[in-house]
Amino acid sequence: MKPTPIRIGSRGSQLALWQANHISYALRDAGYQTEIEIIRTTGDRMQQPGFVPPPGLDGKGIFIKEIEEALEDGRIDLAVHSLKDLPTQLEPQFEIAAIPKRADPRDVLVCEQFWALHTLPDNATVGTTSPRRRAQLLALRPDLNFVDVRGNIDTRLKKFADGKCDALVLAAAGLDRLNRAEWVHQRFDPTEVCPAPGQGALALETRSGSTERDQYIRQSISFFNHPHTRFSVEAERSVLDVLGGGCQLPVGVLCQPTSEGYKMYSQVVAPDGDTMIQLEAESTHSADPIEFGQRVAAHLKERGALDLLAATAN
Ligand SMILES: NCc1[nH]cc(CCC(=O)O)c1CC(=O)O
Repeated sequence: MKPTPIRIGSRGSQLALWQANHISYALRDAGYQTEIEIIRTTGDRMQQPGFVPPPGLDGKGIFIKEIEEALEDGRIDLAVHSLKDLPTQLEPQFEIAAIPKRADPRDVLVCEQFWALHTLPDNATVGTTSPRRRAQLLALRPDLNFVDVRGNIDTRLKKFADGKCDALVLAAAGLDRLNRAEWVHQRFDPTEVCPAPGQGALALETRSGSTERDQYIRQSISFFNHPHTRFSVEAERSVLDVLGGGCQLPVGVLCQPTSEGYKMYSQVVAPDGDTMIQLEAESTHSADPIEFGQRVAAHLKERGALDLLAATAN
């Protein structure tokens, strides 16, 4: 008997749907039938005007709760996420069964007419809500001001085009995927603006169970796995895990393959950009990614990372 189609769950945003379709087409090319189910999450509702947060909402995993419920109920078999939006620890009934090859992990500046960060006018206004990006930009340009620019990528580009800010910082991967790369004026080096752990990578989340269906799904997506990407993002997430963070912490980490092994770039920044701890480290091919991340996190701690992060919480 032919197995039923692989049901893929996705948020309804442009970028999420691009990512789900990207996985869906590759599965079809490999001979599987697929369906996509759009799932509305708390995080999506939060972006609507007039949203009232329910009691107890802590901001962690707001883009995945409803999707994991659908996975657990068997309404979907597979969830496609931006890896950087996933918490570092999943509940035991779920797992990241495949991590495909990563896209460009860098952050970029959209700044039509001003060319680059260094040529923005004095006291220019940058549209970003991310505490990490704000702190990193202040470290480079203490005169900058910020405005909240939320919503999907086209909404942000429209607010920028309407003059709500002089520049935007976004992930390269999102703009590249949606064919908006012509908006990019500068791709930041990881020693300038170090990206969020996992940025540019996708995570294919499944049930971790041992039913025939669960095993069949994990088997059918295993060809997506890209070992260099998995090593890199596991190392990056291990740093974040030790520092106790989610996407709200001003921590940037990027691990990249080199000819000898892997190189990790990291930054922990005070919210006002005044102090920045910056560290680079290398490992061999045969190293354990979790241990590599723990070693980097230990060095960051020795240099005072936890004090900086404690200042962020207040
Ligand atoms: N936090 C939202 C989010 N989640 C993933 C991406 C971009 C795609 C990626 O990093 O894989 C974005 C937008 C952005 O940060 O500009």
